[in-house]
Amino acid sequence: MFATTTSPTDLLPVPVLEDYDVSPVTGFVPHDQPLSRLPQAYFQPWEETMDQLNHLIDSRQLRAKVDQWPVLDVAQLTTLRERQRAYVVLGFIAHSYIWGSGLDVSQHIPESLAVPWVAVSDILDIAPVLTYASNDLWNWKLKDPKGPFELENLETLATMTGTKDEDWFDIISVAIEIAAGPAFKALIDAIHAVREDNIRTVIENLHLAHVHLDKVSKLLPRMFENCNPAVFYWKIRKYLAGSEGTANLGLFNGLQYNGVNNNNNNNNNNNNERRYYMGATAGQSSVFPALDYFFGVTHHDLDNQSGHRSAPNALLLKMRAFMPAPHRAFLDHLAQTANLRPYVLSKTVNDPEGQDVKELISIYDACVHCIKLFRDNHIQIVTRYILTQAKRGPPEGWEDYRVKVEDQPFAVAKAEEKAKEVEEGAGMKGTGGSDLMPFLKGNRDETNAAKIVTPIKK
Ligand code: HEM
Repeated sequence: MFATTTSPTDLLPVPVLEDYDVSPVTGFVPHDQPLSRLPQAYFQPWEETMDQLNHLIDSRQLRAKVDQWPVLDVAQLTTLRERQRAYVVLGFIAHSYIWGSGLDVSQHIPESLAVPWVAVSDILDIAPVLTYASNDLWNWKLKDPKGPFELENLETLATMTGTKDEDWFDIISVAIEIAAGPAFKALIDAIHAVREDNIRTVIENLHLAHVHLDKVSKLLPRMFENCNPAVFYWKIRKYLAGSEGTANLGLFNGLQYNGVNNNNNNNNNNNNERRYYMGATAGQSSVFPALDYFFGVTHHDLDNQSGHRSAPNALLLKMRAFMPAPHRAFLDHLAQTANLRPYVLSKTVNDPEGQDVKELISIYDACVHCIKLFRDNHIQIVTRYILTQAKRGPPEGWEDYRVKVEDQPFAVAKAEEKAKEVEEGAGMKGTGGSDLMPFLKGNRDETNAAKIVTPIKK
């Protein structure tokens, strides 16, 4: 023990990655790879629709096709990977149905889609909306199944636009997830070593983690190689939108899930429940909250009046509800057992001149710096892929890719309000409804502030 008394973080067992469907090799993405289709012929209507998804969207036939589906029973799904595949398929088809290609926005999804989607989501304990899990974690394959888990050997199972840009947009996230995987193994080993007060083993594991975190920080700028910012903003992004705060996109009052009534109130005869969920965003990745816990980085909301940051960051917490349930549980366990930062701080106080302690601080700060670099790069990405695009407007001939809301007076007022905000460079909202730049810069600065040696000022 590094302290004379047992600390609360020592009372619980250290998390075991595999208990939470986390792989020591590929992290939060399944090491055995997601299923590329459901094996049961029974689910043929879903898989057939997936096979032709891009064509059905472009030819505006998707809605008619889905409206004719039978209502299939998800009890026929028997394994976790089958349920995850069903969740991916229904999420892709639902968001294509709602936002698809130049048509008016659908305010509902039909029973054939809503009932199994809600049912399989309930079993998986995740929201029935397109999430980072459906779009990224469970939507990839290895091009060469015997090849390495690396960016060049990864591709998506499905996209909505059929563009290489969307494939790359998703696959960069998968590559980042995989790059972080081995870091988690090393960091869990570091938690054990802290409990044994074995400083050399802590240092070795931090060096190991650093190799992988360095890869994580360098992958994000590769987004520019194959994902054109205008294609992302005008063609891809609308499909990621959820049903909360989306009135300005034409989804005025949540989304109606036909045939769904999970409300136990017997007086409620409404079988077409309206629901409100945030859309898919990589902010729902468990990688960064896990790293924040390992290194003791904390995030707070900015109080606009006092300028202070005090309450825990509400949006980051809200993202948790959209992560796979085992990953949420992993984060909760980690929150109670992470011990690295108090250990490094105690060594800094007790033996500031020790060679091992100096090395410990240096490698701890180098790891934190990788997370900070990731957040720096992410701010640049958001600037190029969202803020700049919103200011420029659609390229010539792309006006049709706007979601059609022009004929709705309320939407016009909203759009004008939004245009004013963009012009003023403020108030831009993320997919999750965040005030973008203050949120992202705050997270970056709080990461930098976690360094032990005087944080480099940005
Ligand atoms: C074109 C690429 C990307 C864009 C435009 C983008 C945009 C955004 C936006 C708008 C947010 C604010 C939350 C929201 O309201 O959605 C956000 C948050 C976040 N994004 Fe991205 N993102 C991109 C790629 C990625 C990738 C590849 C990752 C990593 C896998 C990532 C990780 C995060 C994280 C961790 C947050 C939460 C904020 C934080 O922890 O600092 N993003 N992103």
